[in-house]
Amino acid sequence: MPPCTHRPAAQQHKVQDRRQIKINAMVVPSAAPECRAAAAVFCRRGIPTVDMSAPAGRGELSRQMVRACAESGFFKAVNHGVPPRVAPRMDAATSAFFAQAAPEKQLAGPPNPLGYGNRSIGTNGDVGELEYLILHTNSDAVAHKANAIDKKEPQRFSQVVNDYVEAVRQLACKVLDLLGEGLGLRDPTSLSRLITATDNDSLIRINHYPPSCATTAQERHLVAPPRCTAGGGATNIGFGEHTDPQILSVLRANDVDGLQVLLPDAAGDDVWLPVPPDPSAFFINVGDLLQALTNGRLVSIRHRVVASTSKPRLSTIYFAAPPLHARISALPETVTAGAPRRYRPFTWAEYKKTMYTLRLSHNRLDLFHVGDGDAGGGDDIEQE
Ligand SMILES: C=C1C[C@]23C[C@@]1(O)CC[C@H]2[C@@]12CC[C@H](O)[C@@](C)(C(=O)O1)[C@H]2[C@@H]3C(=O)O
Ligand SMILES: O=C(O)CCC(=O)C(=O)O
Ligand SMILES: [Fe+2]
Repeated sequence: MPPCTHRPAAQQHKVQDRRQIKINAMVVPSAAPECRAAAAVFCRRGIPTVDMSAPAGRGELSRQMVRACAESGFFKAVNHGVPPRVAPRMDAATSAFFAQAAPEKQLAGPPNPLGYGNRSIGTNGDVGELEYLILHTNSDAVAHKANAIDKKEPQRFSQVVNDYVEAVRQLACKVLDLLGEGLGLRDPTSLSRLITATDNDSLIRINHYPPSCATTAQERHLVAPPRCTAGGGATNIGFGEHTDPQILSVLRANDVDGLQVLLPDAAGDDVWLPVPPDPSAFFINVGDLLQALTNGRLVSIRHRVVASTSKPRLSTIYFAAPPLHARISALPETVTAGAPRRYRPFTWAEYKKTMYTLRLSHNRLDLFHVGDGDAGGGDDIEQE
């Protein structure tokens, strides 16, 4: 029986230390005995899956969630409670936007950093095989941008987006409260309160990936369409590897594959693990801020999207963020003699400013690591 691929938090890899990365579509570990015991949900298909309806009770649910976020920084949430019509309505509204001609879509751009963008990601030279919309989740900001996105029915578009944001915000809060309980926080709601503050800085991003040009050209015996580079490009990166900077990301996509997460295999080598698509589920990513708030106990997950060869991929990601002035500092319960404070306190505004100067793949949280001898006691979450 192969060993469990999930390892204790203390042994977590640092991406910059990784020895070898294998792209491994076969990383489907069968359940090892140690995996069956505490959380049978782990190791079954390689992707931690959490049933949010809590069949084994809330205590077990919060333990499973902490375990998934400490060992992988990632899990698939099923029976999540998001009303069934919310996501299909969002997909229909955003697909209609992407179906328009380029000049129409460009009215909602350029991404500065919000708005419509095509191929270029950020301002530091990253590119991917996608087009996208990034919106602030504030309803005034959505209403303003909706005028350029849906010129016929901007109010309807706003309503669909607001409904979606409200549903995924509730899911994110449920996850953060359960994590707060599982981590034994004195105030288990302190994490969710960061993202429900009226001036929270959360974003919604919709990514639209065309089918991979190289393979479709070969398959259909067509000449390469204009987007394809000479030679077709072997990797076809849709969205390059990165961690999400915010607290938590809630991702949903259509039935097209492409998402991959970087996790260690049985030998401890980091491998890109393909995440099988499931439009009925939400995928939860731990972001950099949650790693900092929990003093590294929960880990922000490195992920990427490889362009699919089949149909267009449509994904919608809610990035739950605190207000700009929120002070991010390790929660006192996560700082102990054995786990001294890892990151110096910073504001989200400071982190964001740094992040926009860096490439997508940068390990930006490392820049906030305390030097030897700097580590102090934990601080409460504060807003300046
Ligand atoms: C290259 C960049 C794009 C990004 C800002 C950054 O400078 C580094 C972080 C990137 C990222 C990744 C997660 C989200 O998709 C995003 C909206 C975010 O908050 O951080 C993007 C940024 C972006 O595309 O503007
Ligand atoms: O489009 C996806 O499925 C994931 C994209 C992503 O990771 C991001 O936008 O931060
Ligand atoms: Fe991401």
